[in-house]
Amino acid sequence: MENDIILDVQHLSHVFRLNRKTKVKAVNDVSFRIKKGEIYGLVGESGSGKSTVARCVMNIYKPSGGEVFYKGIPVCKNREFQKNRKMLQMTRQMIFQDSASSLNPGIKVRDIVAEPLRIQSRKIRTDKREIEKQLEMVGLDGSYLEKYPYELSGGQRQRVAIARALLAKPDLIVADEPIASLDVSIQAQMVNLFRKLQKEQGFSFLFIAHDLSMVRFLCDRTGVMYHGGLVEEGTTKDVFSHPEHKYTKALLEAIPVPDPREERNRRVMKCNEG
Ligand SMILES: Nc1ncnc2c1ncn2[C@@H]1O[C@H](COP(=O)(O)OP(=O)(O)OP(=O)(O)O)[C@@H](O)[C@H]1O
Repeated sequence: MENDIILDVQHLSHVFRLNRKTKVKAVNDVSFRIKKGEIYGLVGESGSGKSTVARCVMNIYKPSGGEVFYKGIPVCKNREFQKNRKMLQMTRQMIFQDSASSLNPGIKVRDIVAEPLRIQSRKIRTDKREIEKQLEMVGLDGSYLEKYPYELSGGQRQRVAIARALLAKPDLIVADEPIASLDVSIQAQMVNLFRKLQKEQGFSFLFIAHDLSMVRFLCDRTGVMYHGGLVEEGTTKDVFSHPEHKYTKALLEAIPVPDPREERNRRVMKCNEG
C-alpha cells in the first residue's frame, strides 16, 4: 500500500436485516481512499448510506462485505481489530451530528474532554491546565470546565466534542454531519474551526455533510453517494466544476442561489481563513 494513504475503503457493502424477510442494502461496493492530511467530503441525499460508511470505518458496524484498511491494517477482521484496539481507539476519533446524545450528560466538560486520556492511561484526574488549553483551542474559555452539557448551546457542545476528539492527537477524524443541527451562522464558524485545526494538526478528515457549499469550501476531494453507491469522486474543484454523474449534476443544481446573507457569510469565511 502507498505510504501516504491513511484510509483505504475497499468494496465496502452493508446490509441491515430488519427481520427474516426484510433487508436494507445500505451500502453497496463503495471504495475510496484518503491520504494523510487530506480532507475528504462525502455527500449525498438522506438515506444514501453516508453514515453507514462512517460507522463501518469506525468499527461501529461490521460490514457485510469488503474491507477497511487503516494505516494498512484490515480493521474489520476481528483479530486485527483486537490486536490493535488501543491504537485504533486513540488515533481514530469520531464526531457525531447530535452532540447532545454523544456527550455524557452526567459529567462536566472537563471530564468529557479528558475521556480519551482515561482510555489511554486509566488516569482518573487529568491536568486541569491541559484541558483548559484544549478548550481554548476550540474557542471556549476556562469557565466552561465546570459546566454540564445541558448548560451549553449546540455549537458549544460541538466544540467540546471536537476538543475531546483532538485530545487524543488523532491521525483520522470522521465527522458525521457535524454541523447539520447548528444555525447557519454557527455552521460557517465551525467549518472555519475545522479548517484551522486541520491545518495546525494535520489530521486526515472524513467530513460527511448535506451542505455542498461547506464541502466546497472545506474539502480537498469529494465523493458523491447515491442509493448506497459512490457514483462519483474527484478533487472538489473537478466534482463541482465538471460533475459527470447525473445525480451529482442534480445535487449541484439543487444548491439554492445564494442570498446576500450567505454571500456575506462566505466572504467572512474567506477573510477568517487568512
Ligand atoms: N440501524 C439501521 N437499521 C436499519 N436500517 C438502517 C439503519 N441505519 C440506516 N439504515 C438504512 O440504511 C440506509 C442508509 O442510511 P444512512 O443513515 O447510512 O444514510 P445517510 O446518507 O447517512 O442518511 P442521513 O443523511 O439521513 O443520515 C437508509 O435506507 C436507512 O434507512
